[in-house]
Amino acid sequence: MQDCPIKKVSHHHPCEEFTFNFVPENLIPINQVTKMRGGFRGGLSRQGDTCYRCGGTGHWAINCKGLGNTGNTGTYTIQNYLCKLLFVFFFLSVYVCLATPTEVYEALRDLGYQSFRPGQEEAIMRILSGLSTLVVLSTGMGKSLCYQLPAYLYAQRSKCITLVISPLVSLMDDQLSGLPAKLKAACIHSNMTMKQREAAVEKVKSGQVCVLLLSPEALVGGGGSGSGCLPSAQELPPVAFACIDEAHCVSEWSHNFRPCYLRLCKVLRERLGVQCLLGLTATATLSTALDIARHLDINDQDGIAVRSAAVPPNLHLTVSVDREKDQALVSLLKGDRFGCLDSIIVYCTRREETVRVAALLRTCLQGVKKIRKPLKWQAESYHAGLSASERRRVQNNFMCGELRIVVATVAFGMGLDKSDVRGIIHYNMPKSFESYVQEIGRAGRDGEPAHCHLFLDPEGGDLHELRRHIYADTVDYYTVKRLVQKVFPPCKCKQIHQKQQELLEVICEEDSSDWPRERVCHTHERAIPIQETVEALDITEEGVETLLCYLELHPQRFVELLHPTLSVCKVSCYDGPRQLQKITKICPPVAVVLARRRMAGERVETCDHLEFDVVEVADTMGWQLPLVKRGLRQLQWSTDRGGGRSGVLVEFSSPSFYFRSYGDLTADEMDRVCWFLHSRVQDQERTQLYQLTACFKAFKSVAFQSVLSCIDDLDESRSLQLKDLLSEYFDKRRDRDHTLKPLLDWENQIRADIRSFLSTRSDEKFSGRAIARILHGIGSPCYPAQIYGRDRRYWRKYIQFDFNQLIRLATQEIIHIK
Ligand SMILES: Nc1ncnc2c1ncn2[C@@H]1O[C@H](COP(=O)(O)OP(=O)(O)OP(=O)(O)O)[C@@H](O)[C@H]1O
Repeated sequence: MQDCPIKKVSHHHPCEEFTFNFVPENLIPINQVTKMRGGFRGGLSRQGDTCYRCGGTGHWAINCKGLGNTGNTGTYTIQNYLCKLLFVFFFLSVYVCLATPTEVYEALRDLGYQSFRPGQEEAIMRILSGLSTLVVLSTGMGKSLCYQLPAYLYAQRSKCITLVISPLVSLMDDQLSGLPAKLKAACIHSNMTMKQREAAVEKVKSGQVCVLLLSPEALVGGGGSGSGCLPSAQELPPVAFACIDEAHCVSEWSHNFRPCYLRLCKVLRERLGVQCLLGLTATATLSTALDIARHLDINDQDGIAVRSAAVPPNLHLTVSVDREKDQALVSLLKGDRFGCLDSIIVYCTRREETVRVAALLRTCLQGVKKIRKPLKWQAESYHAGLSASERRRVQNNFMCGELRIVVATVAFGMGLDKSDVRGIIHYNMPKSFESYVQEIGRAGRDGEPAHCHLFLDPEGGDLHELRRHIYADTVDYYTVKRLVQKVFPPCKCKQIHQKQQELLEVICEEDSSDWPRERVCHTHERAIPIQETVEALDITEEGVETLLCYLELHPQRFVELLHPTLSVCKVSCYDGPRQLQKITKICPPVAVVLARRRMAGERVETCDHLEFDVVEVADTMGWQLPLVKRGLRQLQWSTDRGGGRSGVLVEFSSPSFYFRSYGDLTADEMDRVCWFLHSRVQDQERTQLYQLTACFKAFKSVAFQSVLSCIDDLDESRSLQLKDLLSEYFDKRRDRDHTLKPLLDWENQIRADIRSFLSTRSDEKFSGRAIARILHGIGSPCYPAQIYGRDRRYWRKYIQFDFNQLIRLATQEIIHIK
């Protein structure tokens, strides 16, 4: 980056009791309060540190007048915390530093690199200037350096850490060992034992590490300290900045949306006070990038720092439509293009298919001259269903070049740092261009030529299959409504408030057209059991979690999600009812539960055990849940001098979603919440369908009729044509105005089938969606494929028809029969 000026600022931190009047004239203030923890607003120029521009001290880089200048443009006074000054000063100023100081180049060399790759320098300088940034760079272009270098520099200056949130728990240990030796790091994730986690936390607290790798779940978990596996914010060293790897997961419009990512930025800001966020992703359309930028609070245009071409030039792409896919695959692997390639990944959608195709390749590639490898290293399958050791074995063999072909589901390759993968073959079509680009991006990371081929199903089979997955994830209005009723059960706050108001004779008129500015209810802690909810509503756990996240992120912040908890408590007294009566005296929650039962007319005198929702009881009492649970657990131990077991057994069960929510929503407000959720769900569905259709159409437009046209030679023009289509897709905003064809001619037949289906199962209750799912062959918790898939008269029968239209027909038929 060339010589250029520095803009921006400094401001006072309210938490620190000191003042200073060092405000250089041409610094532009930012009206944003920097919190004590995190952000490291201000980059690296500080009083006492070297100026980025000239290397002199005592002035800001923006006021630099030349080499060695040490002139002050102001003075500052310190009233307190003198020893903290330099450190605090670090937080207090914000610059955009456009010239890269030598210090940064030195750090680059320290980490083992001679020069920056495109985009790295710009992103690094923004982070060093305390500006949140999104980096969209193709796979293998060196995104990691964008956090490693600033983390290294910040740590050199002060005792602080950089948080790196990465979704790949299984690969986190590899990621850790792959960091430059100078960057001391640790990781915390849910696969670690308690002991390992404690050791990592100790390291962090004692300042031995400057980078902390975290899984999103480890960070986002609620609980008293604010985070699932993390020490509280006060115990952590200050956070310089946080890097979110695979940042597209933040956006619901991305191909790989993860609900806990939605809450990530919020948690980082609100619980850890992090101000500066760096998002890294290899695949994001313009719409997705803008959406991620919104989550990262990037307001300036430069915030999406780098957007590179979606597909690197060294990748050569082809597509073909073949009736005999197996045979076509073998021909491709025997041909000139792929025949001599050493490391190849073949992607399949289904696990069983990976096993079958790997076996096929072992058989069919036997004795092929171009391949020098021994048979046993020819092809192996890889999917999430294999044991961890088996997966590691396959991956290691592939990494060290002993295994030539891995036939895998998408589970393989994420975070894979093998620079010489030479070929990627898609045996099935991926679900979106984003997935495609990410998967082919695993080839040719060393910049040498690499080949990619995709087999497109001539009947559109893959398209239907992928469409099924999308429909499987969406929920109907009725289901949303049932969930909303579970999340917002009515409380008594409103009645109590009204009574108070009547006493005070205050008449309060609410404007029903808008959300009330202040709610009467200040939220309650609630738990809804996961399994029970999944079964009752017939949606996946992830589906419920997503809806709860939407509610949390609504401007009204309808819920605050806490870490899942065991919500059912069972207290059993081996010494009978008298023992239960006795413990009411030492354990108020038990007394409350028993009193309620008595008031409900139960004969509690004969009762020797109790089962209750501990979250609800704690909330009613206004006690903290951990405190109540601890008290209950203690009942198991005798208070007598001798100690030992008391004869009371306390068990907690039923993993539950745990959150705070309002209880004073009116019926109208509940409806509006439902509409809000449902429209989000529908938007999601439409977007995914659009992504899928766009992908299919584009592949079809460049496909050869047979793989034989491209097994030996490459038609570069078609490869470029596909790359153009990809660029166009990534640069275009989301277009959701696609419509699927109606099923006019088939309507009568489908209606007849629905009626016949309902008559064979007249003792069961179905919703329109449930029937549409069966007609599409989509299993769900209440209507599993193992049972409903047996009846081939209906299962998957109408897979090629629009799902929503099937719901409409089924709903009409259900009403008609009633
Ligand atoms: N400035 C550089 N000079 C030389 N090599 C570099 C530079 N930056 C990164 N690399 C190398 O490029 C390779 C890929 O880097 P990195 O893993 O950061 O890519 P990435 O963009 O994060 O890829 P992915 O999307 O797969 O995570 C690594 O081997 C890394 O050492």
